[in-house]
Amino acid sequence: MPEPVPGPRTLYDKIWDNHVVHTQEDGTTILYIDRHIIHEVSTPQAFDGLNEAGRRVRRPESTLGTVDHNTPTANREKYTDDESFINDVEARHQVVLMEKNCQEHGVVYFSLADKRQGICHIVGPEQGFTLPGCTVVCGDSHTSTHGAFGAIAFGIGTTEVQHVLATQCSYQRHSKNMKIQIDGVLHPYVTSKDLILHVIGVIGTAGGTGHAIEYCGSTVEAMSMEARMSMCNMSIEAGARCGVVKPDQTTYAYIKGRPLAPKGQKWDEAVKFWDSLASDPNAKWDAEVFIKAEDIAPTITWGTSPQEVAPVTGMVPYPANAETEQRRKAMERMLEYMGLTAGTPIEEIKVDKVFIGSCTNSRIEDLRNAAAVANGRKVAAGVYAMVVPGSGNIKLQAEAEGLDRIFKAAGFDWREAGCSMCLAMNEDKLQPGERCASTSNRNFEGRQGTGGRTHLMSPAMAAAAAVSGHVTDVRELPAVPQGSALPKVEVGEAHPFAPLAHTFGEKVAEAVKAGKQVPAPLHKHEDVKGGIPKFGVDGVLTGIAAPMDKSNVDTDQVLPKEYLKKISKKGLAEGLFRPMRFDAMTGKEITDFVLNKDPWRKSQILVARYNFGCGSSREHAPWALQDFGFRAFIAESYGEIFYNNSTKNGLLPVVLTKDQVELCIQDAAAGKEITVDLPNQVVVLQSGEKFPFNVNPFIKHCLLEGLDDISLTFMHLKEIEAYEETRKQRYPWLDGNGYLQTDELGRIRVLHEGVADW
Ligand SMILES: CC(C)[C@H](C(=O)O)[C@@H](O)C(=O)O
Ligand code: SF4
Repeated sequence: MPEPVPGPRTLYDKIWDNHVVHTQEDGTTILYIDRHIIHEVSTPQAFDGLNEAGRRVRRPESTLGTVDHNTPTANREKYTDDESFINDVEARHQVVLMEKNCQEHGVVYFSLADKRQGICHIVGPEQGFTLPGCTVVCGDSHTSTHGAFGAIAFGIGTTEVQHVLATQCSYQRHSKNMKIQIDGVLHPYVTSKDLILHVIGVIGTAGGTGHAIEYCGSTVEAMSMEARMSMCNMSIEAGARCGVVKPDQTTYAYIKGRPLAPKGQKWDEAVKFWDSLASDPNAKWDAEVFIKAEDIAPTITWGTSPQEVAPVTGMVPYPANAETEQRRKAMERMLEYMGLTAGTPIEEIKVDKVFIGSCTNSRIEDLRNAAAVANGRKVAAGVYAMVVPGSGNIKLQAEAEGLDRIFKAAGFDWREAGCSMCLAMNEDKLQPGERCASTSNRNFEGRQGTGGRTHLMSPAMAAAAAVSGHVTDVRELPAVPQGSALPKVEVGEAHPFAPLAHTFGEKVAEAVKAGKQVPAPLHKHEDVKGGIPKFGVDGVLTGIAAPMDKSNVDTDQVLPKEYLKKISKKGLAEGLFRPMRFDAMTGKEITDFVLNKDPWRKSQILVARYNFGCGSSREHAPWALQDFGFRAFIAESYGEIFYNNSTKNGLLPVVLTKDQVELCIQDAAAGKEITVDLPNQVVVLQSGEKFPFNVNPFIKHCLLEGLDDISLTFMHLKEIEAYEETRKQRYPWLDGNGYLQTDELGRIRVLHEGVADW
């Protein structure tokens, strides 16, 4: 392990330095990953790749599997198996495959029969799997949630999931440091959700691009762990690689006693180390933002991007006041989609559905906040409201506290754990034109169902909307009438954390006991060669470029959720830009969409404005672009996960300036060919005009040579092993705190609540 860099460092820098296995000359780093959480949507192709290459999961005990995106939220009392419980064939297939893959690779898996099952970002912290000072990854963009513990936690794509499974490492580049300091006391009923929406409104969805955000200040210090998680969760909506909060007594109190948390002497050693994790007072920041807590009102979104926020006391903004023509058009488009008129008071926006759930706001405190509003009130006529706890354990806890009775008495639907209507991959969906008050994190077009309209807000605000039938300032909600027909439910005692009733992941346990099917971990092997397509002809690509005159094109737009159920990388072109390309009713091409016209049907290059590919980590988006025929993109900036996912598949995202992009868009719109010359790092227009661009040398090398990372990483196997040895000495609590533990003989032992049970 290299010695830490001298000089003042941020918390992010310190954790980074502690995980460096190898740094190349260009700064590309092989970073060791302590915790890997996996779910059914972003892993099938990763396990396929692993199996095809004869590779194994390097550290099953550092990997935790759950199912969440596809799972039904219907009552599970009658659940017997996935086959009979999940109606959707593709969803069922992914869930069944997840269990099979976990079983074959010896990874602990929380099935639908297991009370510990839930949303990946809820489950990791709940189990004590997420710890301060760690690196945490998951094939999911909201991995930033785990940064609340003082961890470097970021989302990765499926190819990277495969890489981490095989090597326990990830290729990364050090991010810039951004400090967001929030001081003061939040007004009553104003939560960390309002705060983070407010912050995104201030810095924009691309404001954090290239940065790791540290949230600090007295407001953050006073927050509970759950509030910190909701805030860090949405760092990705601010474009950041990750969000981090310094660990403190609040953090330790949350972790202590959880099943996978260190125990006894290891706990003491861990806390001693965690106490050292803070940014140095004179640390250098690349960007700083200061926010006053008092300035924040309950905040909601009015548009189709998380940055389009307004205080509940405000009104829908006027496009006429936009600073640029492009912005005016974008606002008009959003208002049209959202069915809103400029100047409408926010509180007059009526809702059809209410969704309380998602990895942002489905923890016990969120449910308590919503229940406090619902208690003694009734869901407004014509409104359907659902509560989806983040995990089976949260559901149990809420039931022990009586929150379910409050919700049910008020007319809310009380569901089982999962992602549910956050992205509507299961049956929980908005119908076209329906409007939803949602505690989730993304309000993209069609996010909660084709044609659905989403307003993001806090759980208390969503509950207030449910009982009023329109967006309502929760602070002004009329008191529950005396002698209400709905007597207030007495809330039971709050538990410090979920009761953790569960059925153990029996199948893995049994397989391990029987010595069957479970591979030896940490094995040394001759690695097999993989590869990606080489870029262009000798690195040069000349082709038709499709203009996409838009900013913030998110990966939900690139490839809608329906296609995430596919377990192959091929054939996804069909879903590319689906709602823009095909009429939903007739299935026919929409004639004026650029890719439905000649010569752009044969486009190999796509030109867009800024923040192309933001949002979800779905690697299905670049796979779909590739399947259509695209090989390169030109834009002012990209979502970082999308950028990485593209390069891992042989696609080249080029960054140019605003003016250069403008000229490329003009040429593209005129049907002219554009040349992307990777060896010379230059974009050439037909006029001969040249725009040089930067590309990381390692990425360039891989694209030109068609190299896949895993083979390259295995060239550093000795360094990985040396790192693991040092880690064992320095951070002993990180080894063997999984439900699976490797003993001295390389056998996997099953741990139950921290104790080996065989
Ligand atoms: C399915 C998954 C890859 C995706 C993500 O990365 O965010 C999902 O969780 C989402 O919220 O869109
Ligand atoms: S954002 Fe929604 S879909 Fe994505 S992990 Fe969180 S709850 Fe699941």
